[in-house]
Amino acid sequence: MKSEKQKMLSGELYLATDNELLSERERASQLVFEIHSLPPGNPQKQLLFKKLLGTTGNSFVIEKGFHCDYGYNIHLGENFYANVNCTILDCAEVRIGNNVLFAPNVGIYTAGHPLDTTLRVAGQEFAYPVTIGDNVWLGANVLVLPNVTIGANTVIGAGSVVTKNIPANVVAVGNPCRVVKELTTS
Ligand SMILES: CC(=O)SCCNC(=O)CCNC(=O)[C@H](O)C(C)(C)COP(=O)(O)OP(=O)(O)OC[C@H]1O[C@@H](n2cnc3c(N)ncnc32)[C@H](O)[C@@H]1OP(=O)(O)O
Repeated sequence: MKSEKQKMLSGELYLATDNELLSERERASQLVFEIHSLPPGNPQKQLLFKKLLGTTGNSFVIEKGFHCDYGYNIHLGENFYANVNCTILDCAEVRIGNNVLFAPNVGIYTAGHPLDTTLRVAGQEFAYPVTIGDNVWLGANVLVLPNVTIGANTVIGAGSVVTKNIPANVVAVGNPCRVVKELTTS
């Protein structure tokens, strides 16, 4: 029989109140607390992020106010920058390419609850992955919902809610987020 964690990672309905998942979220919460307790510029912060996250590049900056559920499902490329108050609910994998910029208050949400009231009230959840390509810039307050891929070099305008895949080399804006411009790569 599959554990709740195995179900979570394979996109099936699962119970987040499971003991294994509870203790993994507690571990992440503890590490995030330690990170937030350190003064700006303290090199220990990068070490704690490396312990928390699944993969990081050699060079990355994550400003204050970062939150995640598990940490180990987050995979960062090189030169990642996240401005303040970045929230990543990483119940499924979040893969972020190289040279990606997040403006303040970006939210990446892999998690959801069923629309069926009985299942939702019973505590069932699901999670689908999010993938963000190389050189992507997410503007302030962008929200990315479960099962979304954003292609390389794309810019998502401030305040957008990304509900579906967005191709490479475009500007896309709005709620729901739609392509408004093609970009020619320099
Ligand atoms: C690490 C950090 O990033 S910190 C910096 C934080 N800064 C931000 O978050 C700023 C993010 N920037 C934006 O949202 C910008 O508007 C950009 C990058 C999307 C502008 O892209 P451009 O291609 O230059 O857009 P342009 O200004 O030509 O607008 C194209 C159309 O989209 C609309 N539009 C632009 N941005 C948005 C937006 N965020 N939401 C809704 N509509 C928008 C414009 O009104 C315009 O509409 P129109 O054709 O009907 O007049």
